[in-house]
Amino acid sequence: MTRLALIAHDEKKPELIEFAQTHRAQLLEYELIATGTTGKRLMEATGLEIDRMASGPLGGDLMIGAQVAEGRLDGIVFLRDPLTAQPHEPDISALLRICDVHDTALATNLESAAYLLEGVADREE
Ligand SMILES: O=C(CO)COP(=O)(O)O
Repeated sequence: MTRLALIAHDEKKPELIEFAQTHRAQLLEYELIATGTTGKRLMEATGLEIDRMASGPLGGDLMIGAQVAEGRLDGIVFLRDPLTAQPHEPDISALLRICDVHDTALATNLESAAYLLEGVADREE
């Protein structure tokens, strides 16, 4: 089963919610995980079932990174806020790095997120 992680910083949560609403039918087919607040907001807005990790600043990025290291994730959509400093920047860097270590698909903006979902769908055919 395809497993995806969805993460967004606060300024980007509305964009991720809209993205998830647009692609809801496809996302329904997948196992989804998310950082804490992102997952809560997404579930409320879309009704998708999402396994929530800790909030990002409390270690959620690292929990998702651990799943990347275990080979348990097929892709991550991570809408970062490029204009606001985050107190847990080292955790964010660690997540991005571990995706590259394990060649795990990582989309950090909406355009690439759309490609990621297309790619996941193509692989399933
Ligand atoms: O900070 C985050 C990712 O770095 C996201 O965490 P939340 O989804 O808990 O807001």
